[in-house]
Amino acid sequence: MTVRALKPTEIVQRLSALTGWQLTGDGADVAIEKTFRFDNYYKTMAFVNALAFIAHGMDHHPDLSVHYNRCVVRFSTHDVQGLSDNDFTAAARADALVG
Ligand SMILES: C[C@H](O)[C@H](O)[C@H]1CNC2=NC(N)=NC(=O)C2=N1
Repeated sequence: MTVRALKPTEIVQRLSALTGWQLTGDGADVAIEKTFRFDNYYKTMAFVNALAFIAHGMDHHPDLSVHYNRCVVRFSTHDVQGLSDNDFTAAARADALVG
C-alpha cells in the first residue's frame, strides 16, 4: 500500500478528531502520542496485547512504553518520516479498545 506524508494542516485536522492524542517531536521525529491509564498491570497488558494484534493486522506498529498502570502509545510512519493516514486510523482503533 502506498502511503504519503500528511501536510501540517491535515495533521491538525486529523488530530482534532481524536481525544487525548498530542503531537510530539518535529521533522522526521514527529509522532502522535497518548497515555492510556488502567487499574493494574493485568489490564495494561490486555490492552497492549490487543493493540499488538491490531498493529499486526494493519502492518503498522506503535512504539509502546509499558508501565504498571499505563501505556504510552506513539505512532509515526517510518516509511515517510512523518505522519500518514495510518497513524490516525491506528490511533482511533487504539481508542476503540478502551471504549
Ligand atoms: C515493510 C513494512 O510493511 C513496513 O516497514 C511497515 C511496518 N510497520 C510500520 N510501522 C510504522 N509505525 N511505520 C511504518 O512506516 C511501518 N512500515
